[in-house]
Amino acid sequence: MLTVRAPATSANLGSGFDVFGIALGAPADIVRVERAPETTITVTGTGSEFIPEDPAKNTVGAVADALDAPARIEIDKGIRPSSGLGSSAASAAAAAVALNELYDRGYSRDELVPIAAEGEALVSGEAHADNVAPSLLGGFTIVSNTDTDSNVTQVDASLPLVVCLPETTVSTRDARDVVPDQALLTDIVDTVSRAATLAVGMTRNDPELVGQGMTDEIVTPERSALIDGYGAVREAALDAGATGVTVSGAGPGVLAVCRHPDHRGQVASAMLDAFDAEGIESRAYQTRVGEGAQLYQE
Ligand SMILES: Nc1ncnc2c1ncn2[C@@H]1O[C@H](COP(=O)(O)OP(=O)(O)OP(=O)(O)O)[C@@H](O)[C@H]1O
Ligand SMILES: N[C@@H](CCO)C(=O)O
Repeated sequence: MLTVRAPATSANLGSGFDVFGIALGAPADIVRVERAPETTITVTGTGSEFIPEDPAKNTVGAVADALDAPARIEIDKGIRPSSGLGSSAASAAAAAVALNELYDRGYSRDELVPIAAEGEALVSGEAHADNVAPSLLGGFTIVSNTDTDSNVTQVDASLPLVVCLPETTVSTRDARDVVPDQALLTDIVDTVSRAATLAVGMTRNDPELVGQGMTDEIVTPERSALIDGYGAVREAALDAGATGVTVSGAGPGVLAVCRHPDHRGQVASAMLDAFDAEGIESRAYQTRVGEGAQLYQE
């Protein structure tokens, strides 16, 4: 069987709603494929009870359709769904790499981005690519859409991170409903300056610049209101030495950038304690900006 490991991702990074994304070192989904006359899917692992095995409802089914690549597909979930870590996107990215190889379709990783995004259209109603792009390509990605096309710019980046996941879920569909249709020009100007600062910070592996660029006054205030304890967790992470904190993707995961890998332990403890003080159980991943999907032959 062909096996692909595709990483979790964190989209938006505050100032880059639907544009920025990073691959995480952990957790990840594992997808195994072999040729079959028609597509069948089995799902095991974390949150698998909430994930449909019907190919018409699973992101990997949409990818198999898009590649015209029917297969027996096994998904081993390491990424909890609806947690803000691009769970549905990681499965789609892994399937895109695996099926492209299995059927020798010859697409480049860049060309697989819109194909994997078909899975996101299935579950969230829009083919936003800001999770599938970093899961396929690794590092930091910038997705820009025109009326007819979608472009991805990728840079490798190296930054220590903590992601804290409360034991609650937020569906991307619901979290998109609270995003305002319009914004004040002053808030847009502020967001552009922060997004530019963040992008430069990524090219320099500078956690101070990235942290400065991780806020916005348009989307995150609305999204964070859906996450019990968010304000306290953000303050606790900043007090413990994080340079920036924001909602990971659609939430409820919370992402913190750290100055140094050695600071991750104290930042993770502070975030866990802050959720705990609100009566919310959570778990933390001490990780980093990571690599894209990796293919293995078994
Ligand atoms: N292969 C898959 N992996 C995970 N979720 C899937 C998959 N296929 C379909 N789904 C469905 O997608 C939904 C989860 O997608 P959703 O976008 O809400 O969360 P997510 O993928 O964790 O991303 P986000 O980072 O936006 O939270 C669930 O309803 C789940 O049943
Ligand atoms: N950009 C998307 C990503 C979802 O993980 C959103 O925030 O709705």
